[in-house]
Amino acid sequence: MISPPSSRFPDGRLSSRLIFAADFADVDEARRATLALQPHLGLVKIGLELFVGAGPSALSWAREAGLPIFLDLKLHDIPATVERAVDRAIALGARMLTVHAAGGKEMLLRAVRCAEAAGDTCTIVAVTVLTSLDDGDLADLGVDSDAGTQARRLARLAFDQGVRAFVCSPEEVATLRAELGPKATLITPGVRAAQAATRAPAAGASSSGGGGKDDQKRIATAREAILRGADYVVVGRPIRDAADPKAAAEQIDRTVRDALAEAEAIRT
Ligand SMILES: O=c1ccn([C@@H]2O[C@H](COP(=O)(O)O)[C@@H](O)[C@H]2O)c(=O)[nH]1
Repeated sequence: MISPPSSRFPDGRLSSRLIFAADFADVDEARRATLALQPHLGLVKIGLELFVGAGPSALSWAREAGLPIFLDLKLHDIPATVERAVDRAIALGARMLTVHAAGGKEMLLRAVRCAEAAGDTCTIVAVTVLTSLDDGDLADLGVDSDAGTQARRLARLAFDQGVRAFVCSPEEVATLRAELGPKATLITPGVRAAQAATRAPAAGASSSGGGGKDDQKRIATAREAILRGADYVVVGRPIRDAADPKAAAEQIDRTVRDALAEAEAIRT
């Protein structure tokens, strides 16, 4: 078992630092696929597709299986609405819950306070800059900074409101670690096999089972993410769409464990 990186993470110990993104349309499919991978997973991430399709029952199977739930709803609304939604998500059993850092100071503060008032069983996770965006996309949105600078700015804003867990791309993990210190928990989607960086997705391709980037723009391998300072990696399609999902999960879990040991050896 591996100790979680942050004292704020509610579980005492975790079996893995791999978070599987259970992006399925159907609860039964999500349950079947995820439970087959369970020995290799730390948490299951339930996101918009499953939650919008199935509502609260999207979480019940994972709760019953004792698999900690990362509820990735990326809340972004006025502070009162987000606060009330956080309260409902905690009641459903979310152990980690995402909000957009761009929702601003008061929204972030009220999300954190709500989680504390509910007994600190759920960690609020601030999403900085989506891994599907690059500097050009940010310019289109009127953001005058590169993705790394913007991610650091948003992470600092959230940290100052009491948030201690962050989603960022593997590209800015080192920057955020330097900015926020060892107490921050850094979670990185955008994880792909080494060849993905150079392989353009086929037209209309929707799966990275073949090792492509899909719609992700700021990516790295699981090993790179961990060596740069990530605490968790989030992986969806490279496992879900692999010819052998169990083997894919096992391999990524092993890579993460080896990289954590390598990082520890470098530190000591
Ligand atoms: O910036 C972000 C925030 C969240 N995600 C989520 O992570 C997974 C990644 O799935 P892959 O199939 O491995 O690309 C997905 O559920 C996203 O909603 C993200 O990718 N980037």
